Amino acid sequence: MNSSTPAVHIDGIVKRFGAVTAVDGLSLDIQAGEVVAFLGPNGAGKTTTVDMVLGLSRPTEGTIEVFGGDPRAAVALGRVAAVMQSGGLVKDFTIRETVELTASLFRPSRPVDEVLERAGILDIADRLVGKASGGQQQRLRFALALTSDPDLLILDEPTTGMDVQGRRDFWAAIRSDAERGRTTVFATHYLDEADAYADRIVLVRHGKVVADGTASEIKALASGRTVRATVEHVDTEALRTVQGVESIDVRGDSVLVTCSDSDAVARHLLNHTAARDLEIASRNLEEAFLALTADDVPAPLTQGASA
Ligand SMILES: Nc1ncnc2c1ncn2[C@@H]1O[C@H](COP(=O)(O)OP(=O)(O)OP(=O)(O)O)[C@@H](O)[C@H]1O
Repeated sequence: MNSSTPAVHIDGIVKRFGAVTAVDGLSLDIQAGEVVAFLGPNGAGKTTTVDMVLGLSRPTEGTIEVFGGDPRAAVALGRVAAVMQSGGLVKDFTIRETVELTASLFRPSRPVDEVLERAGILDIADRLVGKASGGQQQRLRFALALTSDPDLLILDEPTTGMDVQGRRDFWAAIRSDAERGRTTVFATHYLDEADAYADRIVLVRHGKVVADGTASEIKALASGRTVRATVEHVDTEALRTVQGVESIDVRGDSVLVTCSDSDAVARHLLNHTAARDLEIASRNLEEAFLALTADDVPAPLTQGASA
């Protein structure tokens, strides 16, 4: 591998399970040191893709390379590790014994205490796994993934069950390792985590990449604003004729308008109705996510930010 070889190279992969096409022509290159969030609605094909990157299954069509070779070879060399959502822990072992056992599988491995410290569980290392809380068990899975000092870390919903401090510590550890060149790919349903900690967001829908870029590029793709106001008995027919109005949602005496021209909507509301308390907001990542992954989304919206 030379310095230009991507950590992960995915070219036109398709994965079918009988009549179900879980991944449908997905292509993606991830460079060494990138922290990439993999987002998409339930059933989009994220786990199926991650399984193929980990060499747990093979694509029906297309190519996947990890560090320029077969994913299984990279896994066998300890260059790839994963933190999955559940399973894999023995309740009757202590936290330290669990990490020691995993470390014994790798030569060389990182010192056990260093890994426990990194995952924030050194102080509870002698506790039985069965007595550890859900968040502490999730930290233990993180510690296990660090023992081989992998070049590529794959995380599926890594912070599920962690408290606010746990999530902060976790992401601080991920970021500082990324600065030293570790590539990290994580699937999450916490959009704020993707927004705050990923260099790049890959949005997947129906087994395809529908948007790929920084958080701000993804938000810009789903351009549009919302105008909210307090107004009694608003004439929605008149409002609908205002330039750029996409949707109108009336709840009691509050109206929410999604539109591409918020100035025109604000002007209409202020000049032609008794609207007050006007608020204009850009879409946040959650709204962009919903707009870009909705089933009726028009094709042009899903092309843009591809890197
Ligand atoms: N072994 C399998 N046999 C049949 N269908 C499968 C199998 N594995 C996955 N699928 C289907 O493939 C599609 C993609 O599933 P996948 O688990 O990859 O989605 P996901 O994006 O990870 O979803 P989630 O956010 O819910 O975890 C789904 O429709 C799922 O039902």
